[in-house]
Amino acid sequence: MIELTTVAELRAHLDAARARGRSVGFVPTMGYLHEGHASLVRAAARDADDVVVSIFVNPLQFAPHEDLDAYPRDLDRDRQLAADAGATVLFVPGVEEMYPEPVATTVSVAGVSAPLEGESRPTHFAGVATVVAKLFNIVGPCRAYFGEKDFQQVAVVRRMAADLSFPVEVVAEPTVREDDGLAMSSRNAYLDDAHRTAAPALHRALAAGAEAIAGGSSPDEARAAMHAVLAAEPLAEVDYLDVVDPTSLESLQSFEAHRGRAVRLVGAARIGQPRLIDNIGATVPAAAD
Ligand SMILES: Nc1ncnc2c1ncn2[C@@H]1O[C@H](COP(=O)(O)OP(=O)(O)OP(=O)(O)O)[C@@H](O)[C@H]1O
Ligand SMILES: CC(C)(CO)[C@@H](O)C(=O)[O-]
Ligand code: BAL
Repeated sequence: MIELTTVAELRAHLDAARARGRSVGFVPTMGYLHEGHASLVRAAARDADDVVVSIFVNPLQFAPHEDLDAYPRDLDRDRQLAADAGATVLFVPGVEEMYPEPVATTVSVAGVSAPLEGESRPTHFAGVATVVAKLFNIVGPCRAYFGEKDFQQVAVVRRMAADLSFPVEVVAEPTVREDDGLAMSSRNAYLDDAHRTAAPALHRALAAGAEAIAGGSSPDEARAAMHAVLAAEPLAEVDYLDVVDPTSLESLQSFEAHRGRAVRLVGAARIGQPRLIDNIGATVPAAAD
């Protein structure tokens, strides 16, 4: 694995690789890598000859009150994990390299950015879309791998790549979980012991909602089932729990148009210091004859 820090070096390296007929897989990250990231790198390595992992804690996607300065970092460990999972290129640009001047151009994706995370973090997805657009332009034609743990982010990036005709195929990979169901996340490092014990309640709530849907519940009943689980966990403070259309992310009031089809249960909760997000899929039972 080689390590590059400038846009010019990465472009030159990948242009030369593609000229030799090599395909490129790309895994954008903010570092502090874990098994969830490793699963994306392994998926990319199965499909492509060269696998680029970027590590860049993007200031644009953090609101002023959020954890930009405290965001966990461990570049030595990240190098090892990325190489072991099959990365061939580690791209670690500094803020000066990515943003030599304050950006005047922002990419914002209307519609899918607005609900859920967008309500709690109104500037977040424009920051994500802007940096991902830059990274796609730097990396060039590739398949890019994202985790379903950030379900809304995948929807935003897919829509941006389609609307702006990026030569990038966006691939979503399943969420990797701890044994007790907690979705792996770099921010889990902020959990102290008591909150770490409480944290799987978010996944349990989503699972209870999915079970209710499988048993014929309405969207409101599924939401109530999720809230009941988190209400029993005093260390969890709910931000939202919802059942949404998996493409538009619109909150569902009825399952009539979704009989026999997939829906998504999504949730966010503050559990101690970190605000954790998670989601799972469910299929609405087909209408009885
Ligand atoms: N548990 C996971 N399973 C699969 N993919 C994941 C998982 N956690 C993160 N990813 C994906 O890894 C990519 C990089 O994410 P990022 O570096 O922000 O990690 P993170 O653990 O989500 O961090 P944070 O805790 O800040 O949300 C994203 O596409 C994200 O969806
Ligand atoms: C996609 C991403 C690397 C953009 O900064 C980030 O939002 C993340 O790590 O999910
Ligand atoms: N994985 C999402 C990145 C963020 O919360 O900023």
